[in-house]
Amino acid sequence: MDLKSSKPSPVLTDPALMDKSRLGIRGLLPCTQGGPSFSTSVLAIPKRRPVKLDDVRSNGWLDAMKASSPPRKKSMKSVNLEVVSDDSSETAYRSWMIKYPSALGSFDKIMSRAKNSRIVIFLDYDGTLSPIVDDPDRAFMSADMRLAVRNVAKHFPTAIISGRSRDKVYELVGLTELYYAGSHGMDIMFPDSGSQSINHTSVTKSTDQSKEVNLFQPASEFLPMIDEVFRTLVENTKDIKGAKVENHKFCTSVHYRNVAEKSWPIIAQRVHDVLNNYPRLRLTHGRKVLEVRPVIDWDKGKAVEFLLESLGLGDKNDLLPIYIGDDRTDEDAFKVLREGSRGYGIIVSTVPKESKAFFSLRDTSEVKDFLEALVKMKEQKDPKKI
Ligand SMILES: O=P(O)(O)OC[C@H]1O[C@H](O[C@H]2O[C@H](CO)[C@@H](O)[C@H](O)[C@H]2O)[C@H](O)[C@@H](O)[C@@H]1O
Repeated sequence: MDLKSSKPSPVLTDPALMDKSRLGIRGLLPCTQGGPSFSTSVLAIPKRRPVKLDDVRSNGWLDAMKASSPPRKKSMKSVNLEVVSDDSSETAYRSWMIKYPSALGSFDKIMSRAKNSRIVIFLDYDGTLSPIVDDPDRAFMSADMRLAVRNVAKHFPTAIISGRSRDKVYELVGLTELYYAGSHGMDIMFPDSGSQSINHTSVTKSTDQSKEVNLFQPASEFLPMIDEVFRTLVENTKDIKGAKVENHKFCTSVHYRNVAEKSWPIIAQRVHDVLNNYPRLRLTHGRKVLEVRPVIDWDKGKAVEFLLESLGLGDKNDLLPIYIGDDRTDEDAFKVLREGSRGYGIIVSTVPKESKAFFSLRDTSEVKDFLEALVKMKEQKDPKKI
């Protein structure tokens, strides 16, 4: 990615992204060539259409929704946590770990690769730093986790790349030592230093706590459209018990975690019908959440590349980026690191799942252990810098 030349916003160019069946969106139209611009006529308020459940059944949305998060087989004391634990699932997990070994068990191996390299840490938020809970507004990270992240950031450049809005994830994490990317990487704040060479049309200057910072917002033209769709989705799902819609500025999420499974086809169809009126938006699936985002060629993988470049690390060979995440959207980042063996993806999962990651961690508690191990290793190696 050449960030040094002035470029228009990243419009959809990847033919795979135009594959309607993969996106599960009927009627997806190609973008215009010149970037994600739209006129106010495109923003016309969509009308609620009659429910035709065949749409969401035939396009695979429902299957994807059912597969989107591990089932709860056995509840523990903390009933809000997703837990899967019985003998057969443990056996399946152990054999899955042959392909995705534990990052804790492989710590020495990872460190030997990092010997002459600078480690850069990328972290997802939900399911990685905070456990998955029923209420997205209560997805807090523990004090121990916050300390571990703060210590990691003292020693290694560290960024959080979340599907939430940048403001929201900053509010939840509360650490100034990190770099933050919200809306699946469509809203990146990066420091003024080290980024002088970046001349990109989607970069604007801003101030944050009286410091001059840069903002990279490749989907900024979609802001009114996302806001409108958010309001429409709130209105069109308000009668579905348990449905929750979140506005993440450059994308919006429709949660169905607390919706009875019998109503999943209804919520899916409502989202589908709204999207039918917005051909320049697409749908991706997260953990019991339908995520609506602009059809631009940008994802968490691109955000990793952008952050490395903006931190002045893009052309360094002695670099070991490590990305820890749990969700499908993190796969784009795992893929970028796997390609050309640039670094390591670590998938956080209690159940076996196919991934582009190299290693695995079982849950947020293991993520914390891994971060603490990184800090310990660094402090033993270089005690003067503590
Ligand atoms: O990229 P992330 O930081 O992992 O954000 C992805 C989504 O995370 C949140 O939803 C998920 O976590 C919730 C709290 O544990 C849970 O209730 C929900 O079912 C999960 O999908 C967030 O609320 C979403 O908007 C993000 O897109």
